[in-house]
Amino acid sequence: MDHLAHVSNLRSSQSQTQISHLALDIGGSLIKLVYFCRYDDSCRDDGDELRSQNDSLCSKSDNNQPVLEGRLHFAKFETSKINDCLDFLRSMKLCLGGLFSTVKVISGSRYISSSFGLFTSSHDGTAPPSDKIFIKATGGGAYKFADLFKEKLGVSLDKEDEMECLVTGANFLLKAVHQEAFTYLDGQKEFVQIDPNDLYPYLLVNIGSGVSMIKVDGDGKFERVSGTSLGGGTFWGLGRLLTKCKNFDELLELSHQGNNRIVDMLVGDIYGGTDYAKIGLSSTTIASSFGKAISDSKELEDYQPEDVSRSLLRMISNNIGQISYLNALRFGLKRIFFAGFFIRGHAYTMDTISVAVNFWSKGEAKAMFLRHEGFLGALGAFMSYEKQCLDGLMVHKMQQKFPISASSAGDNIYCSLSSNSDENGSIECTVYGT
Ligand SMILES: Nc1ncnc2c1ncn2[C@@H]1O[C@H](COP(=O)(O)OP(=O)(O)OP(=O)(O)O)[C@@H](O)[C@H]1O
Ligand SMILES: CC(C)(CO)[C@@H](O)C(=O)NCCC(=O)O
Repeated sequence: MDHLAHVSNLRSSQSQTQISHLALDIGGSLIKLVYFCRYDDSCRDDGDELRSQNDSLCSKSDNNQPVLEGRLHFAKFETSKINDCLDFLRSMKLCLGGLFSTVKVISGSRYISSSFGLFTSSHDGTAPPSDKIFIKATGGGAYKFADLFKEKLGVSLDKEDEMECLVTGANFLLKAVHQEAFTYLDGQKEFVQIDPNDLYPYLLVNIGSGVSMIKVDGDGKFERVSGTSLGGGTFWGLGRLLTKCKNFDELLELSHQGNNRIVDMLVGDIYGGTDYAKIGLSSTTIASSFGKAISDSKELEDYQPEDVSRSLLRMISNNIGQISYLNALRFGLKRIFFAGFFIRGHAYTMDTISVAVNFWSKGEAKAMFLRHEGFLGALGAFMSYEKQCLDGLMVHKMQQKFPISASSAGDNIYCSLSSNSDENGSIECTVYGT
């Protein structure tokens, strides 16, 4: 999985990077991590040396704010393998030295942030005891695994609301990150230019294990208007049982080669090969997902796993596309952003969702996708450090490194993908402390 690459990346580049901020989204299927690595020339094990080094790292902006320059990185783990995640976090400590000791970025006498543990409830800048180290975390696992994190790593999870984090993450990406949103239709990917001043309202559809549909009206202004339990967990769970695939990507890959018409009952199968034009259904429209499996005297082993996988993927994607459209219609929303790791940047998934939205809305509504699709919640949790206001001393801001347009000025959270962003989608940015 990706995290292995991250571990080796981190190891090979430990002399360049130092992790200073981290947030988690612990979902039903996957754990997502967002962490900020400062650019740095050297990295030493000794806490005091790190501290003085941090002093020098913590340069000042024009208006005397402490500035940390670096990149946001992303990683994910299967929730069922949470120990791998804990090992990864531990290995960061080993690689980078003293991350669990509360290395601080000091500005004058003010305590701006601690490294990795990120913040403590200490107001006076003195070294906080480890039982006061917090990591921002969201998702159900922030509750479920709180004791485990405490026991294994000695850190507390500071819980942030999952829906709020999804919305914060989406707003941040859509407003601040260049070439984040795109449409996908007929194999064509097209980036969408988002005007940050004309973003709302929109429907956010997060397809994780289950699916949440959220009407977003502004920063922190949202309502979860619908959801469905037929989501990514359904695709992966049923797919695993039906195809014996060993991992999600294998199942997805398999769907690529399959033909759903072997498994699905089409309008043409019912209407003797003709369209049902009067109600707008062509002969190739799926009349009943998996419908052929009832009429055939075939058993599961008589079907090709790739056909089953393709049919399943279409069933789930179509259904989500249709429910999303109905909710967009309900509230008069024209833009629907789809996120969550079910999508996985997979062409056929995106195409199916886009076709469903296009078909049901008669071309009125548009399905859009996000490059950092699976990390909205973790980003939202990360951004919540910003609102952490301990005596008003610990507010962090993300500052855009390369301004996208003059019109985006005036908002205080900026960031952009640098032109040479790596394949993991890391984001170059600057964290400001005020
Ligand atoms: N490597 C993988 N292992 C398992 N599932 C994966 C993988 N990659 C993509 N997926 C898909 O992504 C889904 C999980 O997406 P995501 O991480 O956004 O949700 P979650 O936070 O785990 O779920 P929820 O928000 O419902 O708790 C899985 O159900 C599966 O369909
Ligand atoms: C329960 C959550 C919010 C956990 O992330 C998600 O899996 C979900 O939205 N499930 C769908 C539940 C429903 O609305 O039917």
